[in-house]
Amino acid sequence: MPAPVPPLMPTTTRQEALRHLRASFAAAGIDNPALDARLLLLAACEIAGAELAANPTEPLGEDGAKRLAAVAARRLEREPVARILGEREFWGLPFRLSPATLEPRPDTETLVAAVLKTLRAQGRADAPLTILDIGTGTGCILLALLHELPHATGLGIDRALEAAQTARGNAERLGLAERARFIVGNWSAAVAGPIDILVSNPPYIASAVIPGLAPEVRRYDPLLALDGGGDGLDAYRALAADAPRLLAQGGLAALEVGAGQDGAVAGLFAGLGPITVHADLAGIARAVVVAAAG
Ligand SMILES: C[S@@+](CC[C@H](N)C(=O)[O-])C[C@H]1O[C@@H](n2cnc3c(N)ncnc32)[C@H](O)[C@@H]1O
Repeated sequence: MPAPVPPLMPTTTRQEALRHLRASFAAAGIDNPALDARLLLLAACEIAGAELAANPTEPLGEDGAKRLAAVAARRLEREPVARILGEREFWGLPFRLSPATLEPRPDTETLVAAVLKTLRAQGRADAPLTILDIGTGTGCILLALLHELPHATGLGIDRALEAAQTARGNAERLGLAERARFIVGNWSAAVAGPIDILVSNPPYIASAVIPGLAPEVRRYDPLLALDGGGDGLDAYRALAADAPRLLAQGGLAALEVGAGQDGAVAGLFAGLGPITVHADLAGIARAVVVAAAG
């Protein structure tokens, strides 16, 4: 049973509301109760942080109290804040979410950084590169790369139609639609190649682990975005089988991996060329980059 929504009246001040929300969220076992309370209050009252800091004793008012009660109830059902707000920041850019898309994670920025670091070391960041993003979701990886690589173009593929549509909308909002296309497909079956950079953050959670994930993930991230099969590696096997026919000479394959999967994934791609592994901010091997022999 979700924890009860805290008492919020039109006369409740912003400061009091924050205190009530923090206590309710903490009692419900929510990870960052203070941060979540603040983000939801700002959204419900349609104010910026500076206004909250300047006028903390302002009452919520009729509409603010109603809106805040509604979003607090959703958070107490363990819906993530970014899904309630409908948007999530990734690589400094705003991405709209939909029920069919994974909420982009900061760990995935490690993959983007690894690709950029490799390209810059090769002196290719200004080249007219072609990028293929398999399992594109919101399009966050492809669009972050296009944002950084001014002459690159890309194709994002997803099995879910609504994800491909969400990614296309994000490309338009970010002013990148002229260099990005999105299609529905099963891995890379619809693509002929050659392409310069293959990127993917595929579903990589072993099926049996999913029921034990946090409610925010198990209830709100789509199963298609999580489930990597019995050992979590099904998608990598499909991608490794296709990579040799897809990659141009000297191309790169860059894959996000789950904790402890780097060795197995490197093994699947070993025949393609030299491999580097990049750690995330927690020191966990997070991105496997393969440079195809050129
Ligand atoms: C872990 S999510 C990654 C989403 C996004 N790239 C990101 O990093 O936030 C994996 C994505 O792969 C997609 N997917 C799952 N199976 C697929 C398949 N057979 N072919 C193409 N995409 C697939 C899912 O719909 C989901 O969007």
